[in-house]
Amino acid sequence: MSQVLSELGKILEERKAADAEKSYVASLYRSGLNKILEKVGEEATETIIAAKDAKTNGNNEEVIYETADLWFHTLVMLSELGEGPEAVIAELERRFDLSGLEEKANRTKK
Ligand SMILES: N=c1c2ncn([C@@H]3O[C@H](COP(=O)(O)OP(=O)(O)OP(=O)(O)O)[C@@H](O)[C@H]3O)c2ncn1[C@@H]1O[C@H](COP(=O)(O)O)[C@@H](O)[C@H]1O
Repeated sequence: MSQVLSELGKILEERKAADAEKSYVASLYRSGLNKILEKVGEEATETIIAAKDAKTNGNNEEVIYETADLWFHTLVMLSELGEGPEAVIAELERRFDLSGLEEKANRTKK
C-alpha cells in the first residue's frame, strides 16, 4: 500500500484524540458523520467539474488537486466508521485478476 495512504490513515486515527480547535480532521469528527458526508459530496462535485474543465482546457492540475481532496475526505469518512485505507487497498487487490465485467456479475449474485 502507498506509504502516504498508510501514514495518513495513522494520522487520521490519532486525530480522534486531538483538539478540534487545532485540527481540521478533529473538527470533522466533532461535527459528525453527516458533515463528513457533506464534504465527500462537495468534493465529488468539485472533482467532476474539474474533470470537465480539464477536458476542455487540457490542464489536469485542478482535477488532481480536487481528487486529492476527495480521497482525503473519503478516508476521513472510513476512519469515522472504524476503517482504514488498508481495507480499500485489500479490496482493490482482491479484484486484481478479475475482469470488471466478471466482478460486476459476481456482485449481483450476492
Ligand atoms: N490531506 C489533508 C487535507 N486535504 C484537504 N484538507 C482540508 O480539507 C478542506 C477542504 O475543504 P474546502 O475546500 O471545502 O475548504 P473549506 O472551505 O475550508 O471547508 P468548509 O469550511 O466548507 O468545511 C480544507 O480545509 C483543507 O485544508 C486536508 N486537511 C488535512 N489533510 C491531512 O490530514 C492531516 C491532519 O490534518 P489536521 O487534522 O488539520 O492536523 C494533515 O497533516 C494532512 O496530512
